[in-house]
Amino acid sequence: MLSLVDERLEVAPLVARAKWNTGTNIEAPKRETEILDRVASRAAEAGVDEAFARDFFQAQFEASKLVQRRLHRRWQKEERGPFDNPPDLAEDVRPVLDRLTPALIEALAEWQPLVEDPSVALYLEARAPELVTGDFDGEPRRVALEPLKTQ
Ligand SMILES: C=C(O[C@@H]1C=C(C(=O)O)C=C[C@H]1O)C(=O)O
Repeated sequence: MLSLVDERLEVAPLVARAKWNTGTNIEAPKRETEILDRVASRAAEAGVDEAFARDFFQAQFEASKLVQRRLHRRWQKEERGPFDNPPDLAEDVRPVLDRLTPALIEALAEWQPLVEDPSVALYLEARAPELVTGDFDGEPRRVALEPLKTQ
């Protein structure tokens, strides 16, 4: 699970580059709704609670947008021009995220019974800093992992 979350988070800088070059909005609510619709039906098939799956994916979107916003802010300050050879959002980047979706749902099916277990929060505290990207003071990581434990 943590490696998959990390893989997904590592795509965010590529999204940021693609959008920087084309001036595309970081927010893509239609795209998020499409993903969540697919997630809901796949979650049902995999025996994952739909609300849990939606919360988890919404958190992945928020974490990705945090990274994108922080990078765009940095590049604005630097008055950065466009990148050479940027990835194409539709052709190169979104397909990578789409390939991760079913794998993440499988991981959620395994994780679901553990969410209430207090030792899971301890496990996340110990392992997440090693396994999940810690850019920007670890805030994207915290946001991405929040739904995987109870408060
Ligand atoms: C990654 C993108 O940016 C945002 C984050 C998304 C995600 O993490 O899947 C989806 C839509 C956008 O709000 C994107 O536009 O594809």
